[in-house]
Amino acid sequence: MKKISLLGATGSVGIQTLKVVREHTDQFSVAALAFGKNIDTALPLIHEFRPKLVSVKDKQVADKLKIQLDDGIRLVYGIEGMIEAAVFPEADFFVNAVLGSVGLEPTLAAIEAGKTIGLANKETLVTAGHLVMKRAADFSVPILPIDSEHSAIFQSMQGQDRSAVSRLILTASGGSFRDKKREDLVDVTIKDALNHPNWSMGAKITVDTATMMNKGLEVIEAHWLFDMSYEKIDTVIHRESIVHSLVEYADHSVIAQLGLPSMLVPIQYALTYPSRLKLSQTKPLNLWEIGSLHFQKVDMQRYPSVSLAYQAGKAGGSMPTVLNAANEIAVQAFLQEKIAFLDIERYVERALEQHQLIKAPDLETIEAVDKETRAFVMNQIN
Ligand SMILES: NC(=O)C1=CN([C@@H]2O[C@H](COP(=O)(O)OP(=O)(O)OC[C@H]3O[C@@H](n4cnc5c(N)ncnc54)[C@H](OP(=O)(O)O)[C@@H]3O)[C@@H](O)[C@H]2O)C=CC1
Ligand SMILES: CC(=O)[C@@H](O)[C@H](O)COP(=O)(O)O
Ligand SMILES: [Mn+2]
Repeated sequence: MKKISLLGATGSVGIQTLKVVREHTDQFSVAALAFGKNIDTALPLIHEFRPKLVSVKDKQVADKLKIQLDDGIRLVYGIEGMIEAAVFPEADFFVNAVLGSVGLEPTLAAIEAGKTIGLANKETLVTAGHLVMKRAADFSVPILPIDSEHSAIFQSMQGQDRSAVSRLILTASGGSFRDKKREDLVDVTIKDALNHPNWSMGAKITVDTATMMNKGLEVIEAHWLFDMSYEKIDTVIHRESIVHSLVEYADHSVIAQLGLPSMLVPIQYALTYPSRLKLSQTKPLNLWEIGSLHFQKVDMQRYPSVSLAYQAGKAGGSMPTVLNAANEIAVQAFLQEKIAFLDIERYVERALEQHQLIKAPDLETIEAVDKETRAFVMNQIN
């Protein structure tokens, strides 16, 4: 029985994680559950999965929830609450499906507490990949990818000679605006941006897929997870999202993982690794029904966010922290109708331009840079 501590339980990945748990109640249980402020979604989940610890975003949410919770459930809040959930002694597996770089400290704490990590929260690795991977190595803690591309790469490396990997190829759907030219993006709406062609996900990541910053973040995530140089990480647009990513080896053999788009598969694989379990909620892939698969080079002029992410990743140090923080604020502002879609990458670019690179930043520096960048972008927007 794996006892799970889950951050982001009310979100897209969180809810799908609980669907996997629900299918295998003989294998998994939920020891701790954290969410932000969506009590309506969380309450039935708390009643169903009966965690011993619940963490929420702040005291206000905690006060509202307290009167509706059964005795015997410990209720905590804020970043300290998330950390308490991450290190909860009765859990042995930590799933980080919270949104944003707020997931960094709980991840570091879970590693120190020796929990196996299932990582969906890509911002954690983008903002401080060097700290996370070093701590995971120091504490011999496995970080199992949940992001679909990284799970595909991880699956395509099983049983292979890791030293013979010559290239990682991340697939990208191209997002909601893939059939539009850049000049047609001037007045696109939030509703348009949230209309992803293949995946149903939270709002922030769906906007990231439309700018393709998501792929940029994933390039940096892949760099850290698989210890690959940026020169050996490629991206390709693949409209159907059937090939979830590919690994090329020294002999030019390419191994990929395929399946109909569903996050249930990478979530379950992280939870059951190295075994596999039945997953009745997904459908088999019949390629004759798909017909054809398409692949197209990523045009960096059309998707400047991908280029910005490569630049920030290659510069290293504090630059990816700036990239991530600026993007989080700019996407939030777009979702609040404060800025236009094309402004997102403009603010990110400006934040990167004004930042003086700090090499090998420690946690305190990362948090300071994250905070300063958020303030810089907010000021620019206001
Ligand atoms: N969705 C997907 O298919 C995929 C997502 N990912 C990554 O997984 C992560 C989660 O994405 P997704 O599930 O789409 O996001 P959602 O927006 O759907 O969910 C976010 C979750 O985080 C919680 N949350 C947000 N801020 C806080 C906070 N300050 N304190 C505590 N909880 C908080 C939300 O709580 P509440 O809503 O209650 O406020 C919610 O439970 C992201 O990093 C994303 O990039 C990666 C691959 C695929
Ligand atoms: C499901 C998942 O892993 C997302 O991060 C996905 O990558 C979004 O799709 P595209 O980035 O391919 O548009
Ligand atoms: Mn992904």
